Amino acid sequence: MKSRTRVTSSLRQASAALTRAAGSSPAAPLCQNAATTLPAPATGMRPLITSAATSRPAAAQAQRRHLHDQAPRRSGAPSNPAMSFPCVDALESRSATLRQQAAASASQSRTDSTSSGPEPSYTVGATQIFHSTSPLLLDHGGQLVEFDIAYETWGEMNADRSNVILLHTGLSASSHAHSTAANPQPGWWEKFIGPGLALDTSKYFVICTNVLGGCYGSTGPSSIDPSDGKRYATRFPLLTITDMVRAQFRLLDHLGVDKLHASVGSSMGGMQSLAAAVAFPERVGRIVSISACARSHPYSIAMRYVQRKAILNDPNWNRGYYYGQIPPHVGMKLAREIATITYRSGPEWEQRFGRRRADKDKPPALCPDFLVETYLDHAGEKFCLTYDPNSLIYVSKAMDLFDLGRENQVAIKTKRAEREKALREGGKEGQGYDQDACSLTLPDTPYEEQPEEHHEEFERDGLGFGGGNPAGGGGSSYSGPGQKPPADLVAGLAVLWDHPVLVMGVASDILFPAWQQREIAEALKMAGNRNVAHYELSEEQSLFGHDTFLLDVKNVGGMVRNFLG
Ligand SMILES: CC(=O)SCCNC(=O)CCNC(=O)[C@H](O)C(C)(C)COP(=O)(O)OP(=O)(O)OC[C@H]1O[C@@H](n2cnc3c(N)ncnc32)[C@H](O)[C@@H]1OP(=O)(O)O
Repeated sequence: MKSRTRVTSSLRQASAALTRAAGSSPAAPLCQNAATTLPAPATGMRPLITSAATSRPAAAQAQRRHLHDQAPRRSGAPSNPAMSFPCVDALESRSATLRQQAAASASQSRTDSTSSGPEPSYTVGATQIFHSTSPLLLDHGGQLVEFDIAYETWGEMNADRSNVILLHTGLSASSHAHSTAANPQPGWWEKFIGPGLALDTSKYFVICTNVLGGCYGSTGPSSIDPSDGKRYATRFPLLTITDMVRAQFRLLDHLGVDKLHASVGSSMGGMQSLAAAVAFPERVGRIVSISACARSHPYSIAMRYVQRKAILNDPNWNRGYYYGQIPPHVGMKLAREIATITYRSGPEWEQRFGRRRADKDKPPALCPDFLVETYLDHAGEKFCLTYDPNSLIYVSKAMDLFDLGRENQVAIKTKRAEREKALREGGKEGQGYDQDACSLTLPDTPYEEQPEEHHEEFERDGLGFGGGNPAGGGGSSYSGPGQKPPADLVAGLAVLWDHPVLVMGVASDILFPAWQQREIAEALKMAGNRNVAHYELSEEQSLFGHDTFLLDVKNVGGMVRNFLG
């Protein structure tokens, strides 16, 4: 385990800049107390409390005056100095810079229509773009009349196009999994892709896409709606993981790839990997799903909910219409800090940071102070202007909605069939959201706890999810040996009864805990699959938590390589 210490340099710079601007010493307070006082008119006189006090009844005022008379006379200086908040100053300073950039680009856009405002263009360098001109109907209503998918490839496609691996990304990654001639920057799986490596490019042709809803070249909320030439913002329709997969398979159609050798992914990519095989079972050969799940569980939904809330509550979010203005960088930074807490593990931070403070010779501070705090601050700082906040909202919501249980699949399939029929018949109801899609308001009576229903034994039911040799399963939640995955999930995964599947989990992962990968493996086995390989890395093997899939080349990479052959 590496031991690293570093205080966020941006904070230091911002603090120093503000100190210089204020012409004060670093110890001088930068912020004023919030209490509203009038200046003392003459030496020895107390400052007067403003309007709130003067409107009080006379008796209360008299009592207050009496108490004041008992109190020691105030000299005009506070009893303690006000604290400084360089972390808040840094955010304000960035807002000011972004405001200036917005104003400059607004004046420039009067002469140049391509000018886009202060937010970055989120590019990752050269990618290939597949443009689909046929509409994509989305699971929860809405459609994209056309869309782009950005992608990159490594290796050579063979003559019969049978050596293709589709690599799916995590939530916020781009298609840049590995360096390319066009973009030599190392990719997010640089050490996993190449000749002889986990995704062996001497054998396989690897494709990685930016997901639909993302901001690295594929169509997402920051893209232009071709219908009116304006950014989608929150007019972008809600997405599901399967919608993302459908868009990827349009790309495969375009490339003439009928069947993937393998669908590979970690985290959200591991959800996509399973979803691809469930949606297109004949077009997927092998499945690799690492640190993922078959249905999001309440704790991870909760963790993503508060990240989205941090963005929604940033006044600059402006209900998603911030393009050309100041992006919600404050909410975005907080969202990334929360996310980072879920991506790593407490035991790792115990080893790396312990209880050490960034500077033990300074008094404790309310801004980042402990090394773990400066670490989180740095993670938020690096990310807050490099990914579109609206994309984070949409893609993370898609993760929450993920559920490969049969009931959810049937519900979505039925709704899609109705909309497709309406579209064929030229009806408007097939095109957009249901009228009440956004009407979830606070109820008259509070929502109450609703325990999961217990499902009946799994049986094939002719709904198109069978095809295996499923065994029964009861109960509604899986937590380990001796328990069974819910029958609904077994039924939902039954279509994969014959696919070779590698499922990997990590004991130190708190976001996609190891029981969720056990659940996938057990559900597949109960659906009759005898080709399931399941591995769980112990805490001795990795303390990197959820991020293990990005860091552990030996264990994660080694198992993927062995499985793919
Ligand atoms: C949910 C899904 O679908 S996918 C989610 C997947 N996870 C993510 O997206 C998180 C992505 N993780 C990262 O980006 C990580 O940086 C990785 C995995 C690429 C690399 O991990 P590591 O090598 O362990 O780097 P680590 O996370 O410790 O960060 C190192 C940085 O923190 C800095 N740092 C380390 N300790 C401190 C500290 N106490 N205070 C301030 N900064 C610190 C380092 O200087 C370094 O800075 P730099 O990146 O600017 O050079």
